[in-house]
Amino acid sequence: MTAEVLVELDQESLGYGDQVIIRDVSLSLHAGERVALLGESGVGKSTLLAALRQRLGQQAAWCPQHHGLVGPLSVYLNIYMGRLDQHSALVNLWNLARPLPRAWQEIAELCGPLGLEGMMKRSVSRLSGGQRQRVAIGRALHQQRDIFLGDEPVASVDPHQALGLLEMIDQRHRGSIIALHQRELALTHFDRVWGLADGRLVLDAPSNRLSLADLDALYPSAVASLPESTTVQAQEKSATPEGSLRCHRGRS
Ligand SMILES: Nc1ncnc2c1ncn2[C@@H]1O[C@H](COP(=O)(O)OP(=O)(O)OP(=O)(O)O)[C@@H](O)[C@H]1O
Repeated sequence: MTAEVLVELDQESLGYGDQVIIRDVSLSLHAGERVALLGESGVGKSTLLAALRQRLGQQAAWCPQHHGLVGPLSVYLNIYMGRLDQHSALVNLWNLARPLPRAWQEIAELCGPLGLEGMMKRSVSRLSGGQRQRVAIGRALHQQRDIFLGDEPVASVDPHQALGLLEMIDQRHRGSIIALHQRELALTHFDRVWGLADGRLVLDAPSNRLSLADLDALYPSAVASLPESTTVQAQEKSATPEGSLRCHRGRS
């Protein structure tokens, strides 16, 4: 039986006003699927996530690239903001002055595994980059939505922490789409990779059918600036007779 489709695009062009950034994109996220979204800076990852977020509405938890935290406010209040729309204005105002016991307890339970225990009263402006990133993830988890959309949510943490955070995200969502630049992580942790290049979705394949060389093809400028002998492509070129890059497309 095919898994339920959580969100899909069918030959759509995405952009801003008259400016098309990604052309004719068709894709679908299935229940239980974790998708890594890769591509060079400026290729359109945030644009695609914004379109999916619009499509999903209240079903999507959202962790933006620049966190969108309020520096002078505490870790507790920043995470609480994930569910601001679920309370009345009066309750939210009261919570600014005196934390609601139930919300405090729920957020404390999130802060433990996020590595933020003991920091709930600290203002976000006094946190490190990695700690801020974990607060932003905490706020998205606190939303308690079906599907997690993240724009480089693990860019500022070490690889071990990144894995722990991704596992927390997996446990709490039916599907996820996460933009990132860590190619190894895309292959080891995710079920599927979507790759953008030249204004198109050029890669849509299960991660277990891909190699680092396939992902290198999404970063032509980076590969071009390296000495040939140091690239994965170069190493694979010498190992494969055809020496060509493979670019997969389509569900399998
Ligand atoms: N609000 C906007 N209005 C017009 N153009 C935009 C807007 N936001 C982004 N763009 C343009 O769209 C293109 C894709 O940007 P986008 O932020 O989606 O790329 P990205 O892959 O997420 O980049 P990065 O990895 O650097 O975050 C860029 O050329 C950018 O200048």
